[in-house]
Amino acid sequence: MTEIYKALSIAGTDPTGGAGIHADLKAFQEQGVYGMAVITSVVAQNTLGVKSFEEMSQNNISQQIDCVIEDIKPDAVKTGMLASIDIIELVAEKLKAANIQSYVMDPVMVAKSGHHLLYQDAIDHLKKLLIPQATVITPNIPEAEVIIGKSIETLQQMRDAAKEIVQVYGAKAAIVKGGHRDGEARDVLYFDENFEEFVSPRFDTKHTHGTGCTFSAVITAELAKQKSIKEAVTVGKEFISAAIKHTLGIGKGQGPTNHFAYRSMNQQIARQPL
Ligand SMILES: Nc1ncnc2c1ncn2[C@@H]1O[C@H](COP(=O)(O)OP(=O)(O)OP(=O)(O)O)[C@@H](O)[C@H]1O
Ligand SMILES: Cc1ncc(CO)c(N)n1
Repeated sequence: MTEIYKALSIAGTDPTGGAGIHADLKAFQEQGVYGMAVITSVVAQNTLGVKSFEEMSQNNISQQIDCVIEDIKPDAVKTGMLASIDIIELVAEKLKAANIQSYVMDPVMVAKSGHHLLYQDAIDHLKKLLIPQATVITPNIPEAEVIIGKSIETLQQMRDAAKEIVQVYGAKAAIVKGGHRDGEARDVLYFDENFEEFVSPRFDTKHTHGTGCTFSAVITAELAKQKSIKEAVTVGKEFISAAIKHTLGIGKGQGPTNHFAYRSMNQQIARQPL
């Protein structure tokens, strides 16, 4: 029998399905991994922005995580929106106790629309309790700036930030994403004392809602499948590039990416005569 690989996302919701836990589950499914989800916050949002959010209770989140871990142990876990100090403390404790093989931390702070998804007072807890447990952390440039407390403008500063997040803050690997810069979309990975860069052309589209969630979810799925960090990030980059390039063009604002694109692309290649 083929092995069933399992991934868990601990994150907030997006009822329009482009970001958060909905995007994560779709990405897990696309990558052939059994997807599970623990909801930290219910967010009223769409492609136009975030209206409001409500956190689930500590007790409920704790029991959701226990329900998963006691029953179906994930091969990899990702965290997205965690919102508050209490939730971060709870998740950090549960992750440590569960002794998860691979943990991908997407340090979600602010939605593309500008709405804060993490209370400002929780940043130190994110740094102290979760970054040291991360197999891979996937900050965008504004998030990396908050973590290291320095501004990042150049490629060299992206490299320095990735290295600092590993060496000073204790993640095993860090990938600083270049989505928020101009020009080519270049992401910088620091791992095992080496840099790797992942590049795609910048696609001229406003439909980038949930790119970071999807990218980190694909990395999580690939790590669950026992791929190396470099292989997982390579697939994550190919997946998100295809998903942005072949936009669905739906939604009145910044629309979602196309989660089908990567699989369709590979199936087309597979159908080519040898
Ligand atoms: N217009 C674009 N064209 C090509 N690649 C892009 C574009 N925008 C972002 N990317 C890529 O998408 C991935 C996600 O990066 P991004 O910086 O957008 O994440 P994010 O800001 O955390 O996303 P979100 O908060 O909306 O989930 C990275 O690999 C980045 O290089
Ligand atoms: C729930 C959630 N997580 C992450 C993002 C990323 O911006 C979002 N928009 N919503």
